[in-house]
Amino acid sequence: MIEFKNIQIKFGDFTAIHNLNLEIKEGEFFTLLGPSGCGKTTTLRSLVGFINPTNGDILVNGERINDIPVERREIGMVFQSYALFPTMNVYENLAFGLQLRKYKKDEVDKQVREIARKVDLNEEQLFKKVSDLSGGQQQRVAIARALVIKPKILVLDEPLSNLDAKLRKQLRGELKKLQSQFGITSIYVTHDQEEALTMSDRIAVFNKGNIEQVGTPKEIFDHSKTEFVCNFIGDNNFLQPSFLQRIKNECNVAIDPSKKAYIRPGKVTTKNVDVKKYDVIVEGEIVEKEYHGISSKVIYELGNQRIANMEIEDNSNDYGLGSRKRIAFQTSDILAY
Ligand SMILES: Nc1ncnc2c1ncn2[C@@H]1O[C@H](COP(=O)(O)OP(=O)(O)OP(=O)(O)O)[C@@H](O)[C@H]1O
Repeated sequence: MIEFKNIQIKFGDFTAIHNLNLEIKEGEFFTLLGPSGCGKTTTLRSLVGFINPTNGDILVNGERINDIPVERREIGMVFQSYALFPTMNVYENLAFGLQLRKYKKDEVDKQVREIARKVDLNEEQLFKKVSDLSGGQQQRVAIARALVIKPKILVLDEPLSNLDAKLRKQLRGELKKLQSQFGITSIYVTHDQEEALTMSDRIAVFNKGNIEQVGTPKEIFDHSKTEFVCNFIGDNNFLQPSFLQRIKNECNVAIDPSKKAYIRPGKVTTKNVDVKKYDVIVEGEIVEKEYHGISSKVIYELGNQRIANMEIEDNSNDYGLGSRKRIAFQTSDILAY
């Protein structure tokens, strides 16, 4: 549905986007993920029409939109700062886009009430001034305002990053539900890998103006294509060359100790350690435990190698520092570069 073809974006001598090629499918929740300054917002702004690419084409349903002005691109937008009209009440904020499009008064009323219901804004909140609402409520209004005009595409630039952790998690779920209810093609910008993994159908991981990998959350996490992606997405154990050499000899596995290798804590286990299931089994000593509530992060020392894993706190997990346990993983879960 959306295609970026050979997109280059320069600001003076600085190239923010080098040569972007990306296809986003109809109805997808697609996330642009990467560290600060890697070009996510710039890419999004070029789709919306705030920035003109120096080179390349942006297509929506096969039609080149580079020269179409912002207001005719039919894109709903939600930003980190809610960008609502502070002196208007919620109702007026939601009605604004519809009035601009010359909807009749009773149609405006119907649409405003319908969208308010969908985003859980009640009658009382509808007639409050937006400045009297909490951050989470204001962001709900901003999302409703973007959706009420029934755009073809919804873009969201770090919409949850001003909210506290609990609200962010709650709104994440609500936003994802709304997106699938509406079936609207959505492009979401974030630097938060957990947000990207939990919400997206697919993710593009950006680094310094280039895309390093495009894939589903599972593909990106389990099969990170580059060392950058591997380190940016989630926790990791870096495996020392000497440790790789040791398991190559002791466990008789085919690995290349000269490569940079990592294993994710979630792929390391101490439960049901069985040679039929795991090709690497080594003994380690618990040197650190970090309690996370449902699970604990446990760090094992094996010579000069430390390996962390996550263990569910299910009462069987009562061994302390200094205990020795067998830990196991599969070489096929090692990410090597
Ligand atoms: N109008 C501009 N003029 C000059 N440089 C710009 C402009 N807009 C962005 N840049 C530069 O382009 C690069 C990419 O910026 P962009 O805002 O796209 O990053 P980002 O990945 O969205 O980061 P963040 O998460 O911090 O918003 C940065 O180095 C930024 O300084």
